[in-house]
Amino acid sequence: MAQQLPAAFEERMKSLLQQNYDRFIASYDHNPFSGLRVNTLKISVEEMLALSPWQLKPIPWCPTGFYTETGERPGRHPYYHAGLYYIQEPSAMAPVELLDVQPGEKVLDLCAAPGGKSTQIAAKLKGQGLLVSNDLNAERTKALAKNLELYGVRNGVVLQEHPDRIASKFPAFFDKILVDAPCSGEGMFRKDEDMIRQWTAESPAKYAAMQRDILKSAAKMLKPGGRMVYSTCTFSPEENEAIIAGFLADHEHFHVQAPARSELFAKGETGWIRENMEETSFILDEIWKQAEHTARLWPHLIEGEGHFLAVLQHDGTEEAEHGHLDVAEPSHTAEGGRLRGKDHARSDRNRSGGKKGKDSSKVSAADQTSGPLEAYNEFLNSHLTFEPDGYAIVYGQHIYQSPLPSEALDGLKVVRPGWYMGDTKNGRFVPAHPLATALQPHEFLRILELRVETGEAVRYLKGETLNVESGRIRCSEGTNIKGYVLVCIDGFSAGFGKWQDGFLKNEYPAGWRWTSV
Ligand SMILES: C[S@@+](CC[C@H](N)C(=O)[O-])C[C@H]1O[C@@H](n2cnc3c(N)ncnc32)[C@H](O)[C@@H]1O
Repeated sequence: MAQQLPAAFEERMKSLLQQNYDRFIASYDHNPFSGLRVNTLKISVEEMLALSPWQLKPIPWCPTGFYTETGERPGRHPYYHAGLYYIQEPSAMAPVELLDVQPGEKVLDLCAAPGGKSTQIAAKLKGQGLLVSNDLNAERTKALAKNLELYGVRNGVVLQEHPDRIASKFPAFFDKILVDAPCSGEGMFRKDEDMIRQWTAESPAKYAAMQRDILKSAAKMLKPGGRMVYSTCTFSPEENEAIIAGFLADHEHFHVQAPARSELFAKGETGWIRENMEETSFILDEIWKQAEHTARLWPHLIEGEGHFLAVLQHDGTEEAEHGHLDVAEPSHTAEGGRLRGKDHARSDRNRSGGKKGKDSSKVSAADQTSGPLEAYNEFLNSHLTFEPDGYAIVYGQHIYQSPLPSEALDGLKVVRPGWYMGDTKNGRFVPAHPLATALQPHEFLRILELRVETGEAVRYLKGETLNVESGRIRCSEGTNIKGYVLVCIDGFSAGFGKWQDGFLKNEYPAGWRWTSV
């Protein structure tokens, strides 16, 4: 590698790895590994393998993950714009696999931006239940929201909050929580030289203080019997096994569960901490034994950049107040459907605090209750083949379909309260891009197919107006051919267009467009 590793880092790694240090340091001569994870919300693994222009080699710890060859650029392909996969460092795919997310669960991803692991959780939820993705950094939550939208996530809420403030709203609420903590990033040195420049000998201690606080807040939000996974992309034991041992010492109802398929990972390193970190001397042997059941992905032992992870299982016995919020299940739609949404928009008028209250004030009370949702419902009825789940929420002129009732988010900084459906403009409803990306082709009444091989898909992604004969617009019987069309690339939704008289007006948003590099 071109950049020199910090001498203090090398010294620390020598004392941690001892006889394995030479193999570890030799791994820096290898190119970083890259991978993609198939978005099973849109395409099955088998279909992706058949469609892929690249050689895809399976990643052992993630059934939807595949290595890509150095020099290949799956991010520069129309399939990326159709949300068929997420580009992700292979070892970063391990933590969510061990979280064991099941469809219908309530899951929190507490440090989520830019969304690699959130999109993986969303795929496991299969559109059912709730995903709350949070990050403290405002800029990074924009990327997080965009990635969830590109991926076609319908049941996600994006927050930009301090973990403790979320804990005060959601005590003992979530079935599963991921804490992919901010860290000194030592596992990123091979891939990103900026991480080397930012690292100092004080970094591990600085991040360890943050990690302790974040994990403590996370524990308050887990249901008894629930599971948390703590992960980092760094090697320093202060940020890894020492955090877990300290957490176990303070939280008697948790234990570390050895990872499924533990043969794929190395065990946690506790000896170095016990020799070098005097402040941990109060921790009992029994806890250190548990901390060995954490897992390490070392770059000299696996094909990946490196990760640490711990599966923290709650034993289920703690007396705790259960979360009582009503998460939308498919049955809610059957019961209340769109009318229910109307009721919630009405209650939004009285909101205070957070983005929602501020934006809501721009819309008059009359607009909030009748106009926007009438136009919205009218659009859904005339364009969609199904009723979306959840609660309709009006934020200013934006309309979302949320897995949570609006009052559940009162007082929090909300970046996205749910699936962004569109805007109301002068009494009309204008669908938003994320509505399109999350639809399956059979869920919209007017479809246009574009193919990658003809070059038309890229022209659409560049924002060009296309000549399209009427015969190419597929619409169900009785549907007017003129109007909003769901544009699909090789069979997968990518955005909207508006068809009229042989032309497709391009609705692909400017900020998402294909740019030539
Ligand atoms: C390792 S990154 C997360 C990567 C992400 N999980 C993914 O897979 O794409 C850690 C994140 O934690 C965020 N962060 C830092 N301090 C935080 C805090 N106190 N609460 C929540 N998030 C925080 C950072 O902004 C950063 O985006």
